[in-house]
Amino acid sequence: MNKNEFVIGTCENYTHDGQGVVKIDGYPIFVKGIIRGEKAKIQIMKDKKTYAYGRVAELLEVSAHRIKPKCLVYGKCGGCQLQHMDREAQQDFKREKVQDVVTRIAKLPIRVNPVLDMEVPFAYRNKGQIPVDVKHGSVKTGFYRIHSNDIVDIEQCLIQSEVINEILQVIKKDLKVYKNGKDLRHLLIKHAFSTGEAMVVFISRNRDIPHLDEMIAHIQTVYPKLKTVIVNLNQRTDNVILGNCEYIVYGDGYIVDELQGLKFYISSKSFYQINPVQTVKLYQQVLAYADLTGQEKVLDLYCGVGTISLFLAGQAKLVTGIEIVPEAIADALRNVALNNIDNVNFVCSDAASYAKELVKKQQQPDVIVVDPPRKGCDEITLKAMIKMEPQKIVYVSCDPATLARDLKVLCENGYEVQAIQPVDMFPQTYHVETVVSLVRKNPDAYVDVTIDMDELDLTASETKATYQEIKDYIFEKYNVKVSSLYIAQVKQKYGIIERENYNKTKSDDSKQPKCPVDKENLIAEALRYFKMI
Ligand SMILES: C[S@@+](CC[C@H](N)C(=O)[O-])C[C@H]1O[C@@H](n2cnc3c(N)ncnc32)[C@H](O)[C@@H]1O
Repeated sequence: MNKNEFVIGTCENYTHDGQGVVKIDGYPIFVKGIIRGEKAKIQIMKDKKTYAYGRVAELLEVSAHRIKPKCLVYGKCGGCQLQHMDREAQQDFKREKVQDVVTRIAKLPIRVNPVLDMEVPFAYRNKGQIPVDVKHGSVKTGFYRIHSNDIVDIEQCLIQSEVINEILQVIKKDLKVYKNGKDLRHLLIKHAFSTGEAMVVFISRNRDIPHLDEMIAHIQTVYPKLKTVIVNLNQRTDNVILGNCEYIVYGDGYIVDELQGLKFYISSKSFYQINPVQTVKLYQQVLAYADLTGQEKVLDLYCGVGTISLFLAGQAKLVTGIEIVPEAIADALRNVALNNIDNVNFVCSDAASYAKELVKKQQQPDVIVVDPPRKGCDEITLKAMIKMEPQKIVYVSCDPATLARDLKVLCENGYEVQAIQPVDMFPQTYHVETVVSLVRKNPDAYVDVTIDMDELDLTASETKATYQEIKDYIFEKYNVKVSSLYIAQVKQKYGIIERENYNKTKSDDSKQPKCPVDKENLIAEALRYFKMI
């Protein structure tokens, strides 16, 4: 297949980032914006030998699930990927995405539940992290164009709260009037839906932002519930958005939100779920799967500002929340006091170190809830969880691939998955949140693996992923297939001893294909991810 060539094909399926897969004689072409069953004339944009990227030149058969995207910059801005699909097609895509990894990576013969949908799937984001570019009197605020650092200048984002859009427009206007935004990198705006309170963080290379007081006053006239304004100093040269140093220039540095009668302090750096309407459904599912009687000791690993811990507290004997970010733990501690709860502890610690310590002290929670970041639980945390033998584990995840990887480990070590519930926390995008209920099997029903304490102190060379796991990881993340031979070559390059048959050519003069540099980089990244190098 050649660049710019046109082919006609039908979309058979989707990649995990929502692109359609069209196969021509078994050769996959990844195409954005096409729906399963649709036939199209496709222009090849990039040919990669074993697969290609294409674009729809003309739709020849249109799906009944196709709708007109609401957003004017859909397709240019990288934020949403599924606005051309109706709700049913979006939910099918998300359920199948979770089902695929559950079957293929975790190898579990269980059917994933239908996705818990959102009734009004727009204006749901309570947090906007908006890049700013002020140059020669022009002010651009918006989102990065796909695969680039160019800002798509937009007036409003339809998945973002209207309050955030409104505040953003006021700031943008003032930046033009005062010509004062040259040092600004990002604006972070948080909006607590239930109380209406808003926080604005100016992320700047320079602490002094001229006319800041006038700008704050202007925002307040338009939005009186502006509660706090912070200047975050970020002089880093990488892509990390928030710097370490912050100056509260107005208010107390936090806002308060309420979920199901519980109040939560939120500061600029703390993690707080971005879709409060769906968060309530998510947490209710966690509660249902934890199935508490009031007698249980619960461990909530990766607890953020303690939201899940406080939800569980009413039905548990004792909840201990563990979180690595000190600001989030400070918020969590204030949240305990704010809600008059006396059966919750919070500890600022790495989840792995804390769990390992509990194993050493032979402490056994009855239920463990985990809600890790995208990379999932590390192996030390998983092994410590298994060693603690809780009766139930509730796993909350925003990345189905790492979730499936971790479920496989848990299910090979005494746990059984009872139910898998996806929740649509991110409508219009390819992301999906998932809650899984696991119970400890009867010890007679499985072969127990003995894990010594020494094993918890894993070194890099002891953690190993199989060839298939490496292939799956790269395919999940980049839609790229790599061969075992290429993986073997890269492992050898990094000094990981390799099996004979992959290392040696079959005869001296036979030629083996050499792993190309782009695939080598992906494999090396996967090896790093699995802590093999
Ligand atoms: C997906 S959030 C979940 C937070 C919370 N459960 C909620 O629903 O709001 C993951 C949290 O894990 C924290 N975290 C990341 N790495 C960690 C680690 N190694 N140990 C403990 N917490 C960690 C992050 O700071 C973040 O607050």
